[in-house]
Order: sequence, then C-alpha cells, then structure tokens
Amino acid sequence: MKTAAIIGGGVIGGGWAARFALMGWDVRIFDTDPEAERKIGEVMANGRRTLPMLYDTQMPPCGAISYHATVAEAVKGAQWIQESVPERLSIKNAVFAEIAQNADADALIGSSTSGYKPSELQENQGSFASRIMVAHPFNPVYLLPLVELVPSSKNPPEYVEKAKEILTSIGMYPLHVRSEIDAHIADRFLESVWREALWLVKDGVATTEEIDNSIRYGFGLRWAQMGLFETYRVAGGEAGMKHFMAQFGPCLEWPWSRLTDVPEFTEELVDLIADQSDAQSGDKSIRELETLRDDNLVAMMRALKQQGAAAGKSLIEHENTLRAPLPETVPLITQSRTVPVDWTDVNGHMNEGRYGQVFSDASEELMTHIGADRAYIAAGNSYFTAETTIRYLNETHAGEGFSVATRVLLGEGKKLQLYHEMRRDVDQELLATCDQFLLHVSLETRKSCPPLPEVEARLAKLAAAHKKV
Ligand SMILES: NC(=O)C1=CN([C@@H]2O[C@H](COP(=O)(O)OP(=O)(O)OC[C@H]3O[C@@H](n4cnc5c(N)ncnc54)[C@H](O)[C@@H]3O)[C@@H](O)[C@H]2O)C=CC1
Ligand SMILES: C[N+](C)(C)CC(=O)CC(=O)[O-]
Repeated sequence: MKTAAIIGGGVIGGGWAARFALMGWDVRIFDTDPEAERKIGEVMANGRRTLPMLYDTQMPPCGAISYHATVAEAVKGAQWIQESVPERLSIKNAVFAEIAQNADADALIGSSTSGYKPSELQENQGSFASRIMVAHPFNPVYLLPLVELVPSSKNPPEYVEKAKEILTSIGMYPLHVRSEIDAHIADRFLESVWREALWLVKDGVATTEEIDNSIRYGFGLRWAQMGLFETYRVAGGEAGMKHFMAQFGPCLEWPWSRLTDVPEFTEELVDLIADQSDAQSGDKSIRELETLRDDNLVAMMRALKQQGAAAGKSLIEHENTLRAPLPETVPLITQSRTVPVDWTDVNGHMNEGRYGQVFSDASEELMTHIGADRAYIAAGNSYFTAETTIRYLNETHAGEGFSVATRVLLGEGKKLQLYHEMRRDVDQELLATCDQFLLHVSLETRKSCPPLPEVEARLAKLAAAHKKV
C-alpha cells in the first residue's frame, strides 16, 4: 500500500493531501490547528470535483485519509512525507527533527517551502539530511502539475530519482532544480512580477484589476503554453531569438522596470491594494473564486491536452500510466470517468453532443479489447459507425462520475452491433442508452470488408457470452 504523510494541512498541505488521496495513496495528516479536518475537507472537496475532470480514463480508487495527534503517529508507514508548515525556518527545522526520529527508514521527505534552500532545511539533521529535499508545488496542488524538486549535495542521486518517480506517479511534473538558490526558479519570477505590480499600483499607474487584465487577456495565455523564451523566439520573427534580443535588449538597461526596489509596505499601500482588490473581487467569496479558478484551469489544461502541449503533454503521459486492459466482465465496462466542465452547455448539464463522444469512446475501448487496436488500424483495418440511436434519459453534470456498460449484440462478418448503457456512479441512474451499428472497413479502399480472423473470433466469443445474460 502506498502511504503519504502530510505535516501541516493548510492551503498547500490540504492540496497535497487531495492529490495523493485521489491518486490512490492513503494519507495520514498531522496539523496543530483544531479546525484542520474541516479546512482540509473543503480543499479535498475542490480536488475531488475537479482533478478527475482532467482525465479521460478511470482513476485509481481514492485512498483513505486519517488525522493523527502527533507527527510520530502520522509518519508511521509513510513512504513519502510532505512538510507544509508555515514559512518559518525554526518551525520547519523543529518539524524535521521530529520526523527524523519517527519516519520509516526508507521514507523520503519533501518540503513545500517557497523560498528556503534544501541545505537550510537539512541543518542539524545528521545523516537524515540525505532524505530531505525541497518539493515546491503550486496552488492548487491537486490541479497544477509543476513541482520544483531541489536537492542539495547531501541528497544521493538515487533518492532524487526515487522522488521524481513518486511525484510523476501522482501526475506531477518534477522540475529538477540543479543548483539550490533562494526561491528556486518560479518564485523568482513571481516575486519580480509582484514587486513591479505593487509599484504600478503605488504610483497610481494602474489598479489591481487593470494589472490582472494586462496578464489574463495577453501574455498570461502565451506563457501557459510556450513559456517565456519560446514566446520571444517567435516574437523575433524569421530572424528569431538573436533579432529579438537586438531589438529589445537595450530596454533592459534604460530600464523600463523598477524591479530592484521594493515598495515599503506602509499601512497606506496595504490599504490601497486591499481596497482595490475588494472592489475588484469582493462580491465573491474565496470558495467561489476557487471554483472559478479551478474550472478555468481544468478547461485550459484539457485544451492543452488536446494539443499535446505543455501541462497537457504531462497529463497525457500520466493518463497513459493509468490505463489498464478492460476486465472480462459481462457486460464490458468500457467507460468509467467524470464529466469535465468543458462538456457542459448553456443548460448547465452535459451537452447532447458529448453523449455521442462517450459512446464513440466506449466503442473504441471495445475495439481495442477485441484486438482492433491502434496497431490493427495502422495496418489498414478499422470499424466505421454506420448508425447510432441515442436515448437521452437523464441529465448529468460537471464533476459527476459515470460508467458505460457495453454488450455485443452481433459480431458476424463485417457487421458489429453494440448496445451501451450509461449510468451515473452515485445512484446507478440510467442516463442514456445507445444502439450502434458499425461496419468493418479497409482503410485502403474505404469499403466494407470482413475483419481479420483473430478479431472475428474474439467478437464471436463476446457475442455468445453477452447473449446468455
Ligand atoms: N500558499 C501558497 O500559495 C504556497 C505556499 N507554499 C509553501 O507551503 C508551506 C505552507 O504554506 P500554506 O499552506 O500557504 O500555509 P497555511 O498557513 O495555509 O498552512 C500551514 C498549516 O500548518 C499548520 N501548522 C503550523 N505549525 C505546525 C506544526 N508545528 N506542525 C504541524 N502543522 C503546523 C497550520 O495549522 C496550518 O494549517 C509554506 O512553506 C509555503 O511557503 C508553497 C507553494 C504555494
Ligand atoms: C506566494 N508564494 C511564494 C507562496 C507562491 C508560491 O510559492 C507558488 C504559487 O503557488 O504561486
């Protein structure tokens, strides 16, 4: 059994707990706050609703979450321990000392620290230091894949590799930061952008809302899919990066920005920012903003997945590790997944067109199951759908889990007839049915023809089994 311990279950620890549990790990939590269980429950609910929407496949069964009264108890049996206590070195060092005395001999420890170097966290931990690394995630941890993995010279390469393996297995993208440095890589950017934004507000150049709009309508969209350097390479036109640098390099020296100074956090500045932020978003609760943020992230990441780009590429790679052959049940369970937010329409439910996609995906799973898989198709044979009758029986909404049970009604020669039933997980309500008639075709002639003998035999066996019940 895979077990993770979470020490400190606030915004970030709660996010880690949700990601580990939703990826099938048992999670043991210690937090000093008596309200921790309620707070983590809310983060968990956000993660439970949105993380499965990223995947077009069955998720592992959710692991068990338990709360413990001490660090010693929480870390028992854990292969991965994630420290997410407040950003104070003294608190972190004290927690590591307690973990060191109680962790299993083979446990690895990740720290969520936004700014401390691993060597600072490892101070006074003796040989246990070799097991402590920075594993800095991004909020919300259950959706965003990036985790900056920062080892020091005290961490042997095999521990670093093991850490990467574990983080990848829960759908994260570990970016190995090869030189330890304050605030790693990403927080350096975030801090410089934040500092510049504070000046723009303080100097009365822009409001918090105008600054946010300058990001979300423009370069924020570019950054999510190409980052900084690739974007600028394209901006250099045909002459590429060198031309871009020649054209815009001098501005760095004028300079356009005030990045080196920090505006003083006077009461006046804090009030100015807080008041503008209230005017911008005060009509929505933090929970409502989280839901907006998470739904938009899911939709954007699914679009990137469609393109196989950036965070979407790592999603595809992770999803491939979750795929497993269909169990030989009667009927076959050809889909088991969650309705993603981008499948819903103006009526607030799953759009009718998506039912067609669900049943098409179910048929594709069945094709793989009978041997008409990617290799078979690449060799020039496939099935085309000739007729589909869908009955829409009940609504389903974003975040609801469902499955599709498929029966082979006919599998003779070039003819294949399937009957699918789609049911909601929580109450087994029948949502839709689909009668589907397919023809085996040659992809060379684009005309119907009999399948290869092994596929035909497999189909005949299934049809016989499905007829009996
Ligand atoms: N909030 C953010 O956007 C991000 C924060 N981080 C890092 O994650 C860490 C945690 O930050 P947040 O979750 O934002 O803080 P938080 O304040 O939301 O959560 C900290 C939690 O630790 C608990 N705690 C305090 N002392 C403890 C102890 N001795 N043992 C166990 N639990 C204890 C608190 O009760 C609280 O629930 C920090 O190192 C921070 O730099 C990393 C990425 C993003
Ligand atoms: C503000 N912050 C430094 C705590 C931010 C992070 O560490 C990462 C994030 O999620 O933005």
